[in-house]
Amino acid sequence: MSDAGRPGGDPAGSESSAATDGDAADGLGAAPPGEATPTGVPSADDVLSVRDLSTRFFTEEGQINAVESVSFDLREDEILGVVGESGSGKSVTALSLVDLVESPGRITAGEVWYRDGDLAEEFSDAEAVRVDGDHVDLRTVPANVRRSLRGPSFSVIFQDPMSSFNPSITVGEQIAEAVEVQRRARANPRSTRSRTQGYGLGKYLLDGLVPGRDYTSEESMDRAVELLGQVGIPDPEERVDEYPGQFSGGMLQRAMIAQALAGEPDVLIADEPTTALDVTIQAQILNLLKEIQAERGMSVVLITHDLGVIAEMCDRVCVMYAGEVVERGTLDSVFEETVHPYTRGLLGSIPDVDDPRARLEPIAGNVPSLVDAEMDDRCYFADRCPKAMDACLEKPAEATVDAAADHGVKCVLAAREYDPADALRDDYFGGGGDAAGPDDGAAAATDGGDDE
Ligand SMILES: Nc1ncnc2c1ncn2[C@@H]1O[C@H](COP(=O)(O)OP(=O)(O)OP(=O)(O)O)[C@@H](O)[C@H]1O
Ligand code: NI
Repeated sequence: MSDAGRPGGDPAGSESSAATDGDAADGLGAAPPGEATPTGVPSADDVLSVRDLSTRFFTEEGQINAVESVSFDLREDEILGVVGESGSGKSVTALSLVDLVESPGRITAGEVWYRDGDLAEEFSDAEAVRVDGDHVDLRTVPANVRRSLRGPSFSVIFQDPMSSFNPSITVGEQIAEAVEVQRRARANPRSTRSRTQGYGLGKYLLDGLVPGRDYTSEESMDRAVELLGQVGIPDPEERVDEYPGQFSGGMLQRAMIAQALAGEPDVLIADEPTTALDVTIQAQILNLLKEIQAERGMSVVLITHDLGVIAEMCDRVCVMYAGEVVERGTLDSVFEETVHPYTRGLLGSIPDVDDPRARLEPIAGNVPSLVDAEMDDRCYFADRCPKAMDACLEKPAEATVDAAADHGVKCVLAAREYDPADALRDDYFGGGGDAAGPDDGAAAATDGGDDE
């Protein structure tokens, strides 16, 4: 299905327009909501197509542009990696996909096309909802519908498993409750929303899946035991009755995966699922995730700051910097035809791409401020970039590197060679401070070395 009949950038009647009303700060920054050009329309293979998604936090320090016009696709049966340094907007992007951004944050623009034929049919006549073939723009459906998709359609696993479990309810009951939610949704997909209306964010995140014994049948408890076994928890029949505090970190992480899988989601979002664990357990959990993904043909968004993990696990990758996706494409293309000096820096900082234990070394310089008032409309990486040129003082549009590999990059180097004669003057950045200038030795080391 293509763009026939798909409305343009006008978020008509959507919450995004409602949300932007009455807040003048929203008008700041580059393109106003809805004006940016989508990089494409959802294709049949895309489970998710994200277009120009922007999320901001309205804090006392000012407006923070945590996610800035992010676009990418998540295909069926693939693992998409999202990588970038701390503070680059990975988690906020993930939260935005599932509508879990909390105040003072808000999605201010963009489209999240989700493939669900039933949902598309259900909303085909709803004027305020954007539908394109089997895809529905979740940004335009009512909030309770989005909420009802959490569990049966989307699941999220976080770095800290305690955030997903209520400490005073047994692990088994909490998983069984997730099974029940899925069962109710499946029994009557058309009424998913009414039946799961109370299944809200607060409960999901803070209290776990607040079950009541009335909710969890023997059948769903059996299924919980089965799931715990599947994620490699020994003696699941016994452990099912234990409380989260009785589980080790690694075991609880496995239990959280079991809980996420209980809903049989189409899309699993894993935000640094192993960062808190020791190296051996990390590898086990990642293998488990990969196995389950392949078995179920699920689509996974895997967030990490570890490029080694990306190399090991992912089919395609998005590299984020300062809230933007600066380079994306198939793993091979991004790793082998790297264009962006930031990606190059990330790659150059791991000694062995095949070693999943390799950790990112910091690139010289700091992640820039994401406070709107302090952001110039230019390449945000320029002040750390060994190849910054005068042209980088303008914001680079996304350029195609290799269309077949879906490889795009936001960098002027996509279109031209680096020319030292055009090097950005050192004094542009105020002559020092803590920003690494273009001639900074350490910054130069982040260059992958094609000109050394
Ligand atoms: N609740 C909040 N209020 C204000 N700013 C926030 C909030 N949550 C996130 N941010 C800001 O949004 C930006 C992106 O943060 P995000 O957590 O997405 O980064 P990340 O790439 O996931 O980093 P990490 O690797 O450390 O998890 C940061 O500048 C962060 O300070
Ligand atoms: Ni994060």
